[in-house]
Amino acid sequence: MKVCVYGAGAIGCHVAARLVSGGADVSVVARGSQLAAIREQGLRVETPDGTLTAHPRASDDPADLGPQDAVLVTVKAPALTAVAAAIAPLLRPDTPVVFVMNGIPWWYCHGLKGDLAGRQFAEIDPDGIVWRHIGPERAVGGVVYSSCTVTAPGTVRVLSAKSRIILGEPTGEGSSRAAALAAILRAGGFVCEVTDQIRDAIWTKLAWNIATGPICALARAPMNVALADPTVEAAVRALLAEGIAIARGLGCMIAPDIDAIVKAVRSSPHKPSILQDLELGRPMEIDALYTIPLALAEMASVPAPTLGLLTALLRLQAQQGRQQ
Ligand SMILES: NC(=O)C1=CN([C@@H]2O[C@H](COP(=O)(O)OP(=O)(O)OC[C@H]3O[C@@H](n4cnc5c(N)ncnc54)[C@H](OP(=O)(O)O)[C@@H]3O)[C@@H](O)[C@H]2O)C=CC1
Ligand SMILES: CC(C)(CO)C(=O)C(=O)O
Repeated sequence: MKVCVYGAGAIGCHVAARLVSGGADVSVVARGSQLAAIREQGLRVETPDGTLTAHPRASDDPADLGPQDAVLVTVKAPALTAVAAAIAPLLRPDTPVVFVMNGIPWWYCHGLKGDLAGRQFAEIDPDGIVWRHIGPERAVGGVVYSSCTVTAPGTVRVLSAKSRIILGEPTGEGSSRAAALAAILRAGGFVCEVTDQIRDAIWTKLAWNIATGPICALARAPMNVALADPTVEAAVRALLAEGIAIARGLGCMIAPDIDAIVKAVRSSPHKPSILQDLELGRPMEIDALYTIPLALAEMASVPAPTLGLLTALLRLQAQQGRQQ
C-alpha cells in the first residue's frame, strides 16, 4: 500500500516510522530541517520499547511523490489550508485522506443531521478551502494517543508506553479503506481500532486536551509538574467534566474514567503539543481545540466557564507573544 504522511513533525514521524514497520510503501511531505535530516539520515523514533529507524522518501513537493493509496495528514490545524492547496498531486479520485489531528476537525458536520447539518467552521477552514480542495467524502477521522516531541531534526521522542490510533468514517459506515490502514498501523506497533462512532472518540480525546492544554500552556509546565498542585488538579477535573458535558450535550454519550485520566496525566512529563507550539513561537491550535468546542457548548446550552476563562487567557497570551 502506497501511503504518504503529510507533515513530518512529532506525530507524523512516529506514524511514518510505524507505517514503514507495518510494511507500507511510505513517503513523507516534510520541509526545512526535518526534510534535510530525513533525507540525510532517515527517521529516528525513540520509544519506551526501543528505537525505530526508517527511510521513507521525502520531499517538500507532493508532485515528487505522486498519487497514493492513502494520505495521512499530521500537521497542526493552522497549517491545514496550505496542505489543502498543495495536496492534489497525491490524490487519485478514490484516495482517502486521514486527518490524524487533535480537536474538532473541519469535516465534523459532514453526514450529521439536525442543528449541525451542513455547518462549516471558518476558524479552521477559512473560505471552505479544505472542504473544496479535499472534500469531506475523502476524509477519514483519526484520533491519536501518543505523547511525542521532535527532539532534534529527524528525531522524535515518544513517551507513551503504548500508542493508540482510532480511525473512523465521518458517516459512521464501516469502510475497507479504514480497515486496510488500521491493519498496517497495527502491524507497525500501534494499538489501532476502527470505530463507527468517530465523534465519540474525538470528544474523548478532546476532553484530555481541554483539561491539560490551556493549563500547561499558561503555566508553561509539563503535565506532571502542573498537576502536582492540588488546585490545578481540581481545575483539570473541572475541565474534564466540562469537556464531557459538551460532548454529551452534542449527543456523544462518552463516559471516560476521570480518575484514570488524572492519574495518567499526573505521572507524565510530556509537554502538550500546544505548549510546544507556544515555546517555539508557532501558531497554536486554539480554535480547533478550544474556540470551536466553546461555540458548540453555547449552541448546546452547556456551561463551560473554566474552559471559557482559560481560552480567553490563552488567546491573550498568544496576542502578547505576537506583539513582543
Ligand atoms: N505531539 C503530540 O504529542 C501530539 C499531537 N497531536 C496532534 O497531532 C497533530 C500534529 O501535531 P505534532 O506532530 O505535535 O505537530 P508538529 O508541529 O510537531 O508537526 C507538524 C509538522 O507539519 C509540518 N508542516 C506544517 N505545514 C506544512 C506544510 N504546508 N508543508 C509541509 N509540512 C508542513 C511542520 O513543519 P514546520 O515545523 O516547518 O512548521 C511540522 O514538521 C496536531 O493536531 C496535534 O494536536 C495529538 C496527540 C499527541
Ligand atoms: C496531551 C496529549 C499528549 C494527550 O495525548 C496531546 O494530545 C498533545 O500533546 O497534544
